[in-house]
Amino acid sequence: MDMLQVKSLSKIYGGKVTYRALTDIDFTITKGEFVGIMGPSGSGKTTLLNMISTIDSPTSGEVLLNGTNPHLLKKSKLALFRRRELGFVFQDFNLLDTLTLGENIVLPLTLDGENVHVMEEKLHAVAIKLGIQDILEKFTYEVSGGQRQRAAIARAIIHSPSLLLADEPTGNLDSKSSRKVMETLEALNKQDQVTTMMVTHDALAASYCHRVIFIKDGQFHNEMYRGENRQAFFQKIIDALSFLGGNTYDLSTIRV
Ligand SMILES: Nc1ncnc2c1ncn2[C@@H]1O[C@H](COP(=O)(O)OP(=O)(O)OP(=O)(O)O)[C@@H](O)[C@H]1O
Repeated sequence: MDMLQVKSLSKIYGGKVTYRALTDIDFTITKGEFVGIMGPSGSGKTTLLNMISTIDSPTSGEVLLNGTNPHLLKKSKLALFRRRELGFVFQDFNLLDTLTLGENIVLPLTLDGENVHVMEEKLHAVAIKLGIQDILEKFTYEVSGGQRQRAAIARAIIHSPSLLLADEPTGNLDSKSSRKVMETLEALNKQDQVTTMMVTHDALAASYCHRVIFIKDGQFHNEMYRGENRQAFFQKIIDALSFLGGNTYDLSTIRV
């Protein structure tokens, strides 16, 4: 079943000088898939993510999530749609420093007026999945970057969203924590069929995906499927990135 359909999506930024950031992007993500989006700096990855997460609107084309086009919803319904259907993981974690990790994780449920006992049960279950059950009382400054990101992932999935969107989730992590975070995302995808779309510059992170879509100059460039061997996929991704070009930053984050 198609969870996400992106149809002929284009974005032209307005202003004194207009800029065409995306041109006729088409792809679908099926339920349970784990898809990476890669491309040189400025190729339109964030723009694409912003259209799908409804942070920004496309100039033309459609985004359908489970058949619903969120861009056609009224403001109040859109806020609810975003809160219920989508989960977000960011490069800089976006956790609130004044709350404990546990309080951060249940925040989406608190906003939705969920019953306290249900919240506690869901928190317990998700914390075990993420291996952070012993640090729920701690504050963000008392834990490592990897632990913060795992708490952020817990917050992003506690309401069982249809689609988990991750924007450079390993961007602020060392290689050991990156691996752990990617193994966590992979396990969630495998065990709970959490449909995931991840934008990344990191070839190692991308090698955990089932499929990687490359975009260049705002257009679909090509896509590659992982198959059984992650290490071989990693090498193919590096080859594809060097073929695509872009600035040195794109290759500077490569880790083995
Ligand atoms: N609000 C905006 N107004 C005008 N142009 C923009 C705006 N946002 C992005 N752009 C331009 O659109 C293009 C695509 O930007 P985008 O941020 O989507 O690229 P990216 O692939 O995410 O880059 P990076 O990997 O460096 O984050 C870039 O040339 C950028 O300068």
